[in-house]
Amino acid sequence: MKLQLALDLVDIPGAIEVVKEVEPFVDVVEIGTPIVINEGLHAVKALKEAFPNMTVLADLKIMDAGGYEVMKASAAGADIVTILGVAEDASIKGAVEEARKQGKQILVDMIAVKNLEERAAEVDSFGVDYICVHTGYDLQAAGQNSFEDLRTIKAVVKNAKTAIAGGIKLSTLPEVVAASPDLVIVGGGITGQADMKAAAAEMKQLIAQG
Ligand SMILES: O=C(CO)[C@H](O)[C@H](O)COP(=O)(O)O
Repeated sequence: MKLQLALDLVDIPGAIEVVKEVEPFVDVVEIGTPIVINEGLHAVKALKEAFPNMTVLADLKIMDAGGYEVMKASAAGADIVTILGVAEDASIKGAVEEARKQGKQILVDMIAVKNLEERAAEVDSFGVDYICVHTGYDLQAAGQNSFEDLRTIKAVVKNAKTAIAGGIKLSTLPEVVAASPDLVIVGGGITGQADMKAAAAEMKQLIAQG
């Protein structure tokens, strides 16, 4: 089980500062969608240059032109690129094909997917690397989480690794760990803490014990 740090509400220098602090405890660094919107793929390039040995995920949440956008993110240095589960099959297949050419990986974000069980099985058959259940900020605000959704996809996904994101905190991490995803994605649960290093270290330890 790996830990991914999601960086959403910072600029490029801020992102580099956070990663410097928690680097030993995280396996993947995510350049979140808000950073990509604000700064473009330069943010991915800057983080990869600053931390060449770190796995960098570009959270593009691709909806169309899968192959083209994966090509651009790969050129910027992304190791993993995200596409939405609600995208067309052709877009997801195109993303996977380009990722294979570039030696990169695809994570499918299942945010807003209604037929979760059926769609997870379908995208799994496209050869994607990760399938991620995700409660976005707007539903987190309404008190929702993806813990049950993780159990749902784990029952049907046969090839891809599974991941979970959305409002995970130290207090809720044990429940997540018990469900054994391959990748746990945490943003505010680390970046929103006064002592980010301590939060990341404790999360890493809980994950290692799980
Ligand atoms: O993709 C995202 C929002 O769309 C976030 O990166 C993801 O939800 C993780 O952040 P947090 O733990 O703060 O919810």
